[in-house]
Amino acid sequence: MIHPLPSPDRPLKIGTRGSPLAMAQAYETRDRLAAAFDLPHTAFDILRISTAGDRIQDKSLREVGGKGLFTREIEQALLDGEIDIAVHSMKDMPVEQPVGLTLECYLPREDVRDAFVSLSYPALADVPQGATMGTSSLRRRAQLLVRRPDLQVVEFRGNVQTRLRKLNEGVAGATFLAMAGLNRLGMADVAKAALDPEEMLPAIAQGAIGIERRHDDTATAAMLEAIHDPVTAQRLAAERAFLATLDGSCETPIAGLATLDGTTLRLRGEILRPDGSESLTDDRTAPIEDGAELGHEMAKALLGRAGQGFFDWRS
Ligand SMILES: NCc1[nH]cc(CCC(=O)O)c1CC(=O)O
Repeated sequence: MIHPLPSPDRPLKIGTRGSPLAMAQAYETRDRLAAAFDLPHTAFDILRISTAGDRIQDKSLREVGGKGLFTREIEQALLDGEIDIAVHSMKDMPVEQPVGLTLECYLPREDVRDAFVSLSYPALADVPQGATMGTSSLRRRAQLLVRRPDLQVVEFRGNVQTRLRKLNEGVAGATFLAMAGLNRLGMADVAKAALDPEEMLPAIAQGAIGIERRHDDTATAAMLEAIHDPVTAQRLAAERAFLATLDGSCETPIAGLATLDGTTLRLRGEILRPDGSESLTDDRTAPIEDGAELGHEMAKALLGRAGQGFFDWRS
């Protein structure tokens, strides 16, 4: 028995960013906890926390730089006891958490694919030579240019609603968004097509929601166990180990996806030059319990193949 369960008098405080997608993720977390413990929604409070990444809208994310742009203020609120759990898109999470916090609860993963979103074209194959695509993602930009060096890519920031408005204004002919985000917002119909991972390998942890807590908060830890999805955790262990080993050594566009077939994990990984002039990929399997080792080994192999020169663009 978990003591004390949250109640309308002592609600569990859930912290999240204020974007519509972040709120949808917080509601999903609340609903799963409420169902697991047969609690009313009033036993939970959702607090919106503004992050540096939300406030700075006039610069590209690369210019602002720094890890944890979308998480630092939320993690501080957790450490300060202003909230009890923080709900995050795992795609935006640094590979390490601050001392005192634990991130080991994952909800079942959503669709991992990227969506092709356009008002003009039914699919990427229909986009004419030289057309302009909008994305703020270094990964999507590089992956696009590998396949379609003829395309122009312009910076496209903001939430889903902002990006759709920009398409409407003709700033770009198409953009790319995570299917997971569109599904969670009930906006899957704006996707003209979902791109197969072979066509555009997703970002590390795309489609996964993670729930962070204070390390010493054992009552909350016990509650979170009830909504944790071990398969998502096993897949993310491989993907995040891949990212962790690469990230220490380079600032290059990275993609990766682990899938589970029985007890075998399959990891696909990719690193690219930002201009799309080169892409290196790998594809390996390992027993489910060796996910972290698989990610680590793949990263080392790709770094070895990339060799001198691959990361020269940085300076
Ligand atoms: N970088 C922003 C971000 N972080 C998570 C998602 C989508 C939801 C997810 O992948 O879980 C998005 C937007 C997007 O890429 O379209």
